Amino acid sequence: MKIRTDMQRDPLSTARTLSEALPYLQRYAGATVVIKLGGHAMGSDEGMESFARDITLMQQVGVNPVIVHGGGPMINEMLAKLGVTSEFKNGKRITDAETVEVVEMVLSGRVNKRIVQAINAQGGRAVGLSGKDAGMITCDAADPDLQFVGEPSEVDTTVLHSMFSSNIIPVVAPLGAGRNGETFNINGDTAAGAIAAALNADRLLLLTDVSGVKDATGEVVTELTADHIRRMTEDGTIAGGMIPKTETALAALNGGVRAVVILDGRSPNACLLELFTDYGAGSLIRA
Ligand SMILES: Nc1ncnc2c1ncn2[C@@H]1O[C@H](COP(=O)(O)OP(=O)(O)O)[C@@H](O)[C@H]1O
Ligand SMILES: CC(=O)N[C@@H](CCC(=O)OP(=O)(O)O)C(=O)O
Repeated sequence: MKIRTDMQRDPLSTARTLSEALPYLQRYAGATVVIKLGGHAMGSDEGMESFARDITLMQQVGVNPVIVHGGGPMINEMLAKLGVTSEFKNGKRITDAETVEVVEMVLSGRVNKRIVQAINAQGGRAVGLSGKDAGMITCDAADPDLQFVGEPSEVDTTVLHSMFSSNIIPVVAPLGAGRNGETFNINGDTAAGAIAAALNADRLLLLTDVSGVKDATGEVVTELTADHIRRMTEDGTIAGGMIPKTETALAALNGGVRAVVILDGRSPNACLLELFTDYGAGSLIRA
């Protein structure tokens, strides 16, 4: 695991190891951390159990974690079973009326409840909802080519705040309501970024299946600026599913999030190490 060389990172990370951090965990009480768990990062049951344990511990020391999940591979699986084909444009699924029904069924159903159950099994109290619940996310159509893909235009965090005060961990499926009663499919990263910005979160962690944003030689770039991201996107180094992540990171920082990290959600204790120690892995993006 790489050690970041800039030790001026931020007061959220001060210790060198998790055991060194233990006596000081209460200093993180009240911090808000939005964690996006990508479909590719939630493969194995052991990985899910370890993720759920980390989130539960985080909540027990007073952090307010919000989980926003993806589930692209699980949607693909269900669409294939149903014989429906689907295509992507710049990392976002072209979602017609038939597809959005499957997306909602898979994300709000199987995927959301698997995470809720895993957290509850670790002693946490998780409640699953989607961006449609309590009017949390209102969307406009993102791009006419993408059909029922939404871009969050308003995020109402009232329900999240009442969950924090009841020690409940919100687990949010990335769907939103349109102004005319439509259901919109939102890219999981986009939804997480919009929620993080609306909460003025201290951290947005985007958990995926690669160790961070890689340069043209395949090395992870440990610190990225908006300029790096723009250049790497223009020359095609940042492609596919990494595009919504880096776009989200920049939008979230503009929206008031203190820092965004893109990291491998499958590596043990990824979230705890990132938050509580100087040994964060992955790509850190700061304003
Ligand atoms: N520059 C890059 N660095 C790292 N991964 C990249 C890059 N460009 C494209 N990718 C791809 O983006 C993928 C992550 O996006 P995605 O598959 O949508 O993840 P998730 O399901 O976790 O949201 C990586 O597995 C990788 O194939
Ligand atoms: C608009 C759009 O692309 N929505 C995504 C929602 C799920 C998601 O984001 O899943 P991952 O995080 O696992 O990629 C989709 O339909 O696949």
